[in-house]
Amino acid sequence: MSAIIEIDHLSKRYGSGTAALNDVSLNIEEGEILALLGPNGAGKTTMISIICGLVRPTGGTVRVGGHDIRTDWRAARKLIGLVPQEILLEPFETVRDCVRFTRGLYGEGPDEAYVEQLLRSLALWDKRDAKTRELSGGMKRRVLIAKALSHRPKVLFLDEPTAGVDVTLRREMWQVVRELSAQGVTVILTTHYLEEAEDMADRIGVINKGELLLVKPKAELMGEFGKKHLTIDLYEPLAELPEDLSERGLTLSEDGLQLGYGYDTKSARTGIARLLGDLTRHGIAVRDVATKQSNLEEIFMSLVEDKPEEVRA
Ligand SMILES: Nc1ncnc2c1ncn2[C@@H]1O[C@H](COP(=O)(O)OP(=O)(O)OP(=O)(O)O)[C@@H](O)[C@H]1O
Repeated sequence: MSAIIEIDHLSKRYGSGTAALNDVSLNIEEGEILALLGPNGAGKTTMISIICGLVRPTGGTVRVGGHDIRTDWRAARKLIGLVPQEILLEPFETVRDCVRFTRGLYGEGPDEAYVEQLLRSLALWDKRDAKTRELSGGMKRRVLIAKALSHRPKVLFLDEPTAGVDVTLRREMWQVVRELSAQGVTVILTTHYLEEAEDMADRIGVINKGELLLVKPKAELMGEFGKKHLTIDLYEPLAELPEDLSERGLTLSEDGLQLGYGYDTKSARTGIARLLGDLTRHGIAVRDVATKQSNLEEIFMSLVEDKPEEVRA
């Protein structure tokens, strides 16, 4: 894979004095789905807006497909499609005209075959002659995607694509994004729904207070920061834990029927085998065991709440 977007020491200080981005460097690989996570005001939209040429950076450079977004902005912008968070459509325009018009704005000539293919792939072909005001919320979001793809960009930005939409529609959107990715489009999305990033992203970037805390492949992030918790159900209640077991960090529930043990997924030795052996040695009969891995939401909270210098990549 090669980088389609190269962000180098990017900073943005707004006129108000707010430092929205602080020395962010990041390469986005061709064909990947990158999810940008961060609390409100973290700097996600600022970063996307700079790449899309809507906001001027105060420091650093961005190249899209090798084109500098400031000195070679026309070529850079041609490679980019942006689906904004807000649904802004001309209510009396038809779906097909909407897409044709946006294509024209990018200086592309008519291509009815491509517009048809696009509308079909987004399940909008049946609605091609409907006015946008007649569409459901989900269809309107898909029209926004069709508009953003009308000039065949290689990179698609989705700014909170499923904010405030119901679960069914959210899953439908995820499917659309996966299909785009399968077609080779690089997708960068911001989201507040961690399950969205967990489900879809190849890599996850965490931004907080204008700083990029880390960018990692999802599996690596889950493995590295994830903690596992082992729960052991017992046949008979235990009055108290044997001393050597409590020293190893084992806890006992109030009813004496459950043991708990937290361990780090990245440590070479989890100690579980020895723990189970020790239970047998103490004559403690195990009825069932279950493990739970911390999810992305827990990992994200620990990153954003922790001191950033400990986790910076
Ligand atoms: N045009 C602007 N002028 C001044 N400050 C701004 C402007 N746009 C954004 N900011 C500030 O920059 C910081 C980053 O905002 P940004 O919109 O990039 O965050 P975000 O991560 O996208 O947040 P959210 O998740 O709420 O959309 C915030 O403190 C915000 O108030």
